Amino acid sequence: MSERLEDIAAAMVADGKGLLAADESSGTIKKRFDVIGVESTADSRRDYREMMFRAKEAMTRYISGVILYDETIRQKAADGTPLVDIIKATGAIPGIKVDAGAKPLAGYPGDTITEGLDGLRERLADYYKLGARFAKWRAVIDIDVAKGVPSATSIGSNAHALARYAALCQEAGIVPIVEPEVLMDGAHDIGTCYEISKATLTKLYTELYAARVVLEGTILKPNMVLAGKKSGKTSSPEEVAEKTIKLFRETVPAAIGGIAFLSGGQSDEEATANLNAINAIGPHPWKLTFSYGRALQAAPQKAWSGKAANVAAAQAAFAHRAHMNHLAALGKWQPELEQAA
Ligand SMILES: O=P(O)(O)OC[C@H]1O[C@](O)(COP(=O)(O)O)[C@@H](O)[C@@H]1O
Repeated sequence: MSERLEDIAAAMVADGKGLLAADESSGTIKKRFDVIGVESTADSRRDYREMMFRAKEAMTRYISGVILYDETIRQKAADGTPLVDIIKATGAIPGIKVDAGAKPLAGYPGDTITEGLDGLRERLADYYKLGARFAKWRAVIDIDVAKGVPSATSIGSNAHALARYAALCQEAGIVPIVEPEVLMDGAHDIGTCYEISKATLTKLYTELYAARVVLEGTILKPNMVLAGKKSGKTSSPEEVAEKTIKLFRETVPAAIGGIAFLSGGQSDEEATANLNAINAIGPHPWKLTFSYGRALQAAPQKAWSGKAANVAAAQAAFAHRAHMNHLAALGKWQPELEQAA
């Protein structure tokens, strides 16, 4: 396939296809495995991810790319085939998480800054050789209005880091996914999420512009505009769609390669219904699809539960969620389709 950044970005958001975020760091995947009673070892993580990458129907029809973790991009399947080759054989593009995680921001209790810029040029060259054609960096913006979180310093520092990361990726021939995640964990209402997301995206695109990042060769991985989990309120898909699109029209250049949402702790069906509602009110200036971690994997994880005998059932569960999100990316999903499964 073409190696031009804008072509890779376009392939990542090809009609009805989206990204599988399988880049959980060791700490995060351990938390997920604890829930299904599986010990997290290099082999169990490999077996689990190999199960998904070999899910032919899901991978070939609905998945445009897979975000990997450093361990996974170097791992071989049980039969010795590199996992990257298994992904490529399905037609999906391998990608890599390159940030080193969100750390407390000095002087600003409650705020974080994502680290990982030191040595990034060399690491990107290595990942390119290993087959990665896109990368991902996640900035984490929490909301706690009473405590002044997030601060303008946190929004600014994270946007600056994202821009430096994106410029380095493009220099290495790798498409940067820029992910400024405004968390849905707080007690805030949907209007506050909108305001904080607006400040975050405005700053992000100012910094990307200043860093001379070519927008056509980037993908945005944003949160949807939602009420915080602890607010006790659920926003309807129509409200989420209306506010999310209003936000993007105000802040996100039409030139970018595309938009692939994170799921951020929404239930599987909520993440699908919201993506569908967003696309149903189109046409929009950008393609809008999924880059889900939890909302694609919760069902197959449960079905798998660490047992080889469950691989086919887990792959079927993955295919179902990927299919539902494929339809949502086209604005053609309907709730009845969930029951039909
Ligand atoms: O905290 P970690 O381990 O870096 O990973 C956080 C996860 O958040 C994501 O960015 C989005 O995942 P969700 O869709 O589950 O919110 C994933 O790509 C990543 O695995």
